[in-house]
Amino acid sequence: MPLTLDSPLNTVPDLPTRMVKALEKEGVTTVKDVLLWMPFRHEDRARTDPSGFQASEIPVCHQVIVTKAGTKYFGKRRGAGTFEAQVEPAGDSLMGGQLMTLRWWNMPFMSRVIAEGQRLIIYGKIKDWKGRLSIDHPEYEVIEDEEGSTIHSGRITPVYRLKAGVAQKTLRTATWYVVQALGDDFIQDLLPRPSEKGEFAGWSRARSLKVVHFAETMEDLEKARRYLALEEFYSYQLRVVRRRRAVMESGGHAHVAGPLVQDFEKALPFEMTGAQKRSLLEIQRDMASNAPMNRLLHGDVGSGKTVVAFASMLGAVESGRQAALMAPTQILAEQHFQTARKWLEPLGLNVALRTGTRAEEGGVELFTKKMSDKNQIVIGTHALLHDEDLVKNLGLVVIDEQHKFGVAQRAKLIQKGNTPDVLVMTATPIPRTLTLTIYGDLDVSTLDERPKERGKIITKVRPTSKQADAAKFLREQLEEGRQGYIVYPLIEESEKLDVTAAKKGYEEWSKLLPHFTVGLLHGKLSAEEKDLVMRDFRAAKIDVLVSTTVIEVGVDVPNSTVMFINHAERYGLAQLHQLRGRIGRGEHTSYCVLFVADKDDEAKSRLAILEETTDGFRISEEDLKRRGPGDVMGKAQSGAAPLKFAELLADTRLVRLARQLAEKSLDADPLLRSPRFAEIRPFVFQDDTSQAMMQ
Ligand SMILES: Nc1ncnc2c1ncn2[C@@H]1O[C@H](COP(=O)(O)OP(=O)(O)OP(=O)(O)O)[C@@H](O)[C@H]1O
Repeated sequence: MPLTLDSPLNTVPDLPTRMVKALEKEGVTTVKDVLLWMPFRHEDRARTDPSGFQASEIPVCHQVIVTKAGTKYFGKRRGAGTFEAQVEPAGDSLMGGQLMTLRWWNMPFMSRVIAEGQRLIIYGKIKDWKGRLSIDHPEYEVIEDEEGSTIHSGRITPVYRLKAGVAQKTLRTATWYVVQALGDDFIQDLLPRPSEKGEFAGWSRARSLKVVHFAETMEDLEKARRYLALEEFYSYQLRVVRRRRAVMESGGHAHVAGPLVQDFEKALPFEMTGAQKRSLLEIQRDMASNAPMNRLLHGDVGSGKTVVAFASMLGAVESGRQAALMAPTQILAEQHFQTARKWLEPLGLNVALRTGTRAEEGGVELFTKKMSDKNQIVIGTHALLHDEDLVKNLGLVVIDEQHKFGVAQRAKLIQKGNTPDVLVMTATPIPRTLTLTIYGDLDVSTLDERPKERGKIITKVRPTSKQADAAKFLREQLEEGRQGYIVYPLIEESEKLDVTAAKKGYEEWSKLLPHFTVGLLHGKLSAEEKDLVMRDFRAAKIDVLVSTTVIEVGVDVPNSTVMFINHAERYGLAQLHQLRGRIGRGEHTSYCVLFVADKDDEAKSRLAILEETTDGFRISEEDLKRRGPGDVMGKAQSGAAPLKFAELLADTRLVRLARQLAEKSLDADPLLRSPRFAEIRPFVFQDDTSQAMMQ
């Protein structure tokens, strides 16, 4: 019987029983378990030098025999000791008798792993010091039998991230025999068959899944990766194209902007930037059509998205419908509400706030439980979605999601039967490939121009021991009438500890700045308390705000010019960029100091990019390089398949190809009834308004 994905490992020809047992013990029991355990990198062990050991600029691979091994101690301070193994080439090397030293500094315990007489595969750069050859900390594997070693050397070799209990060699051996035994059609293709002339001619899912483990050439390896990446993008594109079609078919309303928008623009204390004007036009054009708008307003921190949002909302109001703005946090909802009152009430509009926690009575001035037609503009949090009365007459909803991705929320609104125009605002500077993947169902407007007359932001990474100097500097800024933020660290998984740190900081800073008012903001305060603190800060009754990261998103107080972030090493680059975006929003030069532990050189180098640039796109690219797409996607799309093969900075062309393929597939088979889609159908139709059609 041919091997299938579900075959147990003991049916894989030639795979030694002891390895089957070792894998079974760790829950790896079928062909599928092995095949889908992807290598995280490959080593080109074909680059071995048959003439023996020689100094090399790039890592090389050799099979060697250990002739001597032991721990050495250097100098007076004996330290942990260095483990050294002397090796000679294994097999029929032309250079018999040649010797080399492998060295593991401060790792005396290696004596338990490597011993005289053993056969090893080693991989690393060979150094030549006065004729003595050595490798420091080589990659190595101990080989028990000569025959098995052909799997592990002399070829491009996969390296797997291991779980406890599974050895690299065991897993690699299992994959090798699985790949040898599987036929060409053990798995169905998801992608349509590639054209004979195209890049992927001759490739299939089956072939790619085998080649990503064991490839003959680096080119093949890359081709297999790209094929599988295309497949991933294709799944996402089926989903976004399907969603887009569902929205388009659901029928919307035409909202035509009139004189209100002009009055609004005239009353603004500044002139809109070119990018703001262009984006507003794009939005207005969408809104004026009968098809529902589905647009993303994408702009770096402080690029002025809110103004564009308000101007767009007026279009819905002028057509006799309501417009809502949904913020990710209570603080932000309150802030938008204040701005809306300032800008929109003078135009005669009725503005209301709708959040989840404000008391029904007592806060009547700000809170309206039941929406009425009178409330033309409604600002709120997610609570908005539960308001049936509002949803009925909603012409436009703006979702200010910052770095939260509200796909499900959008779907929920649409499911309610009303198809409002939707504008999603985000400051997350994500690369084009990811935008197309996650937001592929949206049209995109980009605010790529910062408002003029903005002060620069100067950023410095400093050791915590320099805080006293920083305090002096802060005092000078406050004396000039500016304000500042001091952010207390994110303590993993414990909001309570965050609060304690911030409270302590608050007390310290109150003493350090006796002539100024210090405020405290954290997540444990009630909505009313938070609101009060923010209002006082906005009104400059508070000079310095000590805070946890609750201020991260969207807070806008242009007079603030200083931000200190404690334990900056605990944050991701993107999050620091968001935090820093709270300053540099007015005309004055602003200063951001990122404090890191005194000896934390790793953090210093990682954060250096923030000293160099305030361009969110560059920072996010750097972030992506360091963290990998899986991490970013995880945040972006909970419950979705992570992108394992895609390279987000490089694969834009693949996303476009995936888009075309998805459009074609959905033209031919709108409900994806063909068996090849069986596996991904639930993913494609998740949150889809047309789900009912599937039953
Ligand atoms: N064209 C402009 N000229 C001058 N100031 C502007 C302009 N547009 C907006 N602003 C002001 O700049 C500040 C930032 O704008 P806004 O809050 O809309 O930014 P944002 O894009 O939402 O940023 P973030 O994502 O950081 O919240 C606000 O104080 C706003 O009033």
